[in-house]
Amino acid sequence: MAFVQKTLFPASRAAVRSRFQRSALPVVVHPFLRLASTMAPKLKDPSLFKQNVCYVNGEWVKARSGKTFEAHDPATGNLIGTCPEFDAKDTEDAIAAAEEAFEAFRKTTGRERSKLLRKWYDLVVENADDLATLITWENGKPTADAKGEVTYAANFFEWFSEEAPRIYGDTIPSSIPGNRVWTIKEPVGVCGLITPWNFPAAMITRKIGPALAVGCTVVCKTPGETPFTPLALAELAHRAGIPRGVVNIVTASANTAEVGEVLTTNPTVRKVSFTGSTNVGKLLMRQCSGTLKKLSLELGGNAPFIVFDDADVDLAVAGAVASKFRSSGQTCVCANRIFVQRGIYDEFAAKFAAAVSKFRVGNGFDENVTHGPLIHARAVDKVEAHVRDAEQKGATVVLGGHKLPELGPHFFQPTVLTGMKTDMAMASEETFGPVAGLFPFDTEEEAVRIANATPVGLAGYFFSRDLERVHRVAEHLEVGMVGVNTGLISDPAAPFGGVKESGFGREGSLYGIGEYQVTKMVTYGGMGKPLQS
Ligand SMILES: NC(=O)c1ccc[n+]([C@@H]2O[C@H](COP(=O)([O-])OP(=O)(O)OC[C@H]3O[C@@H](n4cnc5c(N)ncnc54)[C@H](O)[C@@H]3O)[C@@H](O)[C@H]2O)c1
Ligand SMILES: O=CCCC(=O)O
Repeated sequence: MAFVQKTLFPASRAAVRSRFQRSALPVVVHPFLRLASTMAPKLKDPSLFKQNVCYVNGEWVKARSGKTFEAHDPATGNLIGTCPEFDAKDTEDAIAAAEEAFEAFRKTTGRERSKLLRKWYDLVVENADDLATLITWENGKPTADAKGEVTYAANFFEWFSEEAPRIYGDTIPSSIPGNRVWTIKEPVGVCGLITPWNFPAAMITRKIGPALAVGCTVVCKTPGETPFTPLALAELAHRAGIPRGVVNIVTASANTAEVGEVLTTNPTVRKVSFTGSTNVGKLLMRQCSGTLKKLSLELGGNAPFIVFDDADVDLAVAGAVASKFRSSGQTCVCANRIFVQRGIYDEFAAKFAAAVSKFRVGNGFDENVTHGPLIHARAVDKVEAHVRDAEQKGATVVLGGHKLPELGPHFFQPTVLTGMKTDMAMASEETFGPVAGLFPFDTEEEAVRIANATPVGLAGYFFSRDLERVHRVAEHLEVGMVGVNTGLISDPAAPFGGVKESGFGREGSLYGIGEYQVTKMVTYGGMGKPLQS
């Protein structure tokens, strides 16, 4: 199937050039940007593109109301397609399907579930190009990044397919003579999963992988911005032979709160796992309290990225670029505040800005584009507000600093600011965009104190070659994940999650399994008698 797109946001190279001349500042001048493209994405297997249907009880169904919502390409603004606007009743149907399926699925062996997940993994890998196309289309990230996300997403299925047959209970020495104590790890039950748009595939597989590995069934509400990648994953689940009702994928946009309320209050749902903003996470936690569901919250971050004088500056620059600008700054673990010790501040700032100046911004489908659009206009407005706030409070815009309306309303220049101070909005709020602010600091104690001066604690990074400092600082950072001399920490084998208002629970790794289990203890009395003669 060919998808013909006409750009709604025509651009001219001259307009882009003049925009850059207005905004480029002293250290380095941005080279030329890539223009938004009218290129039409094509799928090798068009049947992966599911419109107007959700996947419930092994079937493709419409919303009972017949209502749909539109999803748009963030690069061009063009309509991608329409999806069912599920409501409370539709969601209850999906929960009922998951409940019915749970009875049989919980009794399958780990080896059987492993094979199902492995088959799904194989299909994701086989269809990686199409999944990447869908991700770029609806999320905007460049094709290379989208392919990277598909690999990352698939790896959660692979990892948890390998964990499924290795779910062990414990034997526990009792303190009461004659008693024998052991534990059984059981699936918690039907799980409600709610995921964000910034990783349309990986945030879902990171939840479904462990849920299925232990024998749970799921109802997953996709983000309104990026419903088509999850629906393609559902089609692959079907082809993999995942039993009906085990995986249910529902879509909603205007009805998001209504669907969320059902998932968090319906007593059949025994576990909710949410990835998204801290504010929504708090709301869902309140809603879950009525039925005391098991809960995992993967929420917002405000990651500190500290570069000490003893760091390898080039390595730190590469790490900061990778961490800050991944998905155009739209990941929860992106560096949000870059602290650079005064002795290397100028060198770091110059090298960092030079590296950022090499980016090519544009439509993610365009060859050579390194950074795509932001997800929507609200995101762009927030980024701009953060830059203007910093500027007004004395920061210097070294590179970028402006919207790129010539490319479309969702594009923003990769931006570097120096002279950042802690009273600026960027110090306390997650920017979630392509803006890097460099804060100078003098001592290790000061850096750690400022890094921790935030209510959230997801990821933190630092660069140092001093072994004692590495241990000291890693131990003092109030975060759930620390990157030392690297800006990339995501790995299905490693526990992902936060502390403080970044939430609780861990995804990926051995620890990700426990989030979908309950531990049942069995005490067997009268077992201490002597051998019978
Ligand atoms: N910790 C992590 O692992 C992680 C990963 C990705 C994103 N995030 C965070 O997510 C935020 C960005 O994503 P976002 O803007 O889409 O967040 P968001 O909280 O607005 O939305 C996340 C998901 O929740 C849904 N949602 C929104 N309101 C809801 C409600 N009342 N009931 C049920 N569902 C509801 C959305 O439709 C979406 O599917 C950032 O703060 C980022 O740091 C965290
Ligand atoms: O945006 C949050 C998730 C990013 C990741 O898993 O690396």
